[in-house]
Amino acid sequence: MTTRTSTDGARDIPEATVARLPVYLRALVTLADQGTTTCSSEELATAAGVNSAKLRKDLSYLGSYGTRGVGYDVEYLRYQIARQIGVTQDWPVVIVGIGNLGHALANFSGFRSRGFRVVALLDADEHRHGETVAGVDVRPFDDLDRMVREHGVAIGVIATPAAAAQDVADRMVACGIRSILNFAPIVLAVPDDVDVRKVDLSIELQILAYHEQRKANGADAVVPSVVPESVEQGSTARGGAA
Ligand SMILES: NC(=O)c1ccc[n+]([C@@H]2O[C@H](COP(=O)([O-])OP(=O)(O)OC[C@H]3O[C@@H](n4cnc5c(N)ncnc54)[C@H](O)[C@@H]3O)[C@@H](O)[C@H]2O)c1
Repeated sequence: MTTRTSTDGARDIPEATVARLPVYLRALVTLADQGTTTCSSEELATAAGVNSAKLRKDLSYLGSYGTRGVGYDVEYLRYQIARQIGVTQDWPVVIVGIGNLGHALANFSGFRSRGFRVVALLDADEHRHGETVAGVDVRPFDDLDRMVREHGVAIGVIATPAAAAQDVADRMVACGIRSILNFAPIVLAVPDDVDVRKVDLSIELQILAYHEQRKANGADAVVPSVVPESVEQGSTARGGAA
């Protein structure tokens, strides 16, 4: 069954489309920064790295069909998507675990420009307390409840070692946080009404390694062994230069 999301009575949007909306938004921001005011679905699809039929279908869920012969109004579509995702409003974020990754996340300026404001940095290690990262003080983890209440924190980011992550998630849930971005390599158990997104760069690398391996095996299959001319022919054919 396809999971669908609905906002303010708008047409239900499939989760796969929801996952692509931030990609379209990023492409539109880039186009706007370049001074582009209107774009065709093909231009936007190329900028977003998807096929244009899929993009048109996705945008139709937002009631956005573009104008025939003109295309999409970049600023308006950007606003429509941002509103749909919810990034026209301010989202206070807490990061727990201010080690290597926590520092990098706290310093990432892209959060703020997309509406995510880091309001608290928490760590269990007292040696880290008192440090200021990107203008925010590192505080004891025990301050979580107070920070969540004071700032109306909506999203919690976990950047602790795996062994601590479940406890951190439990404490976040107990404080009322319903959306968690988890960088620790562990599957978190949370109540049904809590959304967890997991980011794991090593899994992405393993997927690339799989494709790299297939490409290497494919090349072995296409390129006949040892005869130099055959290697050249194989390269030409695969390059599609004919
Ligand atoms: N998802 C990814 O792509 C990715 C990439 C790099 C690292 N990681 C993961 O991110 C996590 C952090 O990595 P790192 O290199 O920053 O580690 P790190 O050791 O530099 O930092 C971890 C921090 O968490 C704090 N901490 C430990 N237990 C805590 C608790 N119960 N409450 C609050 N703070 C606590 C530590 O004091 C430390 O400051 C690890 O789980 C690592 O595997 C994920």
